[in-house]
Amino acid sequence: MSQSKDIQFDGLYAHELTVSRSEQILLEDADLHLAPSTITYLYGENGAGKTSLMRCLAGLLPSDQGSIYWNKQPINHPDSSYFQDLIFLAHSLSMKNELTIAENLSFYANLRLKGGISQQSLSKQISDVLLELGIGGLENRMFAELSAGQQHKVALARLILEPAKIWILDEPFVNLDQKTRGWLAAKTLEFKNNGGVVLFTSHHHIDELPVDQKVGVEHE
Ligand SMILES: Nc1ncnc2c1ncn2[C@@H]1O[C@H](COP(=O)(O)OP(=O)(O)OP(=O)(O)O)[C@@H](O)[C@H]1O
Repeated sequence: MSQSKDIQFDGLYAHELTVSRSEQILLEDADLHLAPSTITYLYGENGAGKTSLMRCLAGLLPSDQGSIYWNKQPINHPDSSYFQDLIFLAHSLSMKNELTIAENLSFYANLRLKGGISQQSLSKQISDVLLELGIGGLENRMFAELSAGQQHKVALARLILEPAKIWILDEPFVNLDQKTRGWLAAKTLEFKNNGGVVLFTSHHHIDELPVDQKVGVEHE
């Protein structure tokens, strides 16, 4: 990642990004700007490279070339708050099967809040958000024992429990019932209206969620 030049863009800015997998170039010299208070919809066919781009923006996959800036600073700069500000919800959900729902959510919340909340308050917040999501009372169930949709809801609870400034969401609407789709769309809009940056993928149009920008990743 190159050192900071005169970057003018707030939010997330990727400059001349080249991303490849298995020697296949998915994205070449691409510029992408995700401004504060915007929702960006990332679209493309299966295998086009959406997840790869998101993983790259989340710092999990190295780019071949290019630079990524968060509020004008390279994301891997020691002073950057990027990884503290980012929630990346991967398609895989990144939850431990052998932990309960409450344990999984507490683990992530404690990482980000760094002890800034009492465990009692956190437990209450977890119960409240699970209730909101229609899975109230399942706090002590093992993650592995839930349905696909219920597991997905647990991952979404992170968006409420953890303060963040940017959400990168890989297919966040998949497996959700209509009520929860509406809930997620409303929370996403609220986050955007509070200055948040949102990037999400979906294979289906989400009627409930107006977007500010559409970005396509396409096969050659
Ligand atoms: N772990 C991996 N190792 C090697 N190649 C990979 C890996 N993951 C994905 N790829 C390849 O990278 C390309 C892009 O995959 P990616 O998952 O980014 O696409 P996508 O647009 O998210 O697809 P989908 O809509 O099916 O989720 C594909 O050709 C895929 O085979």
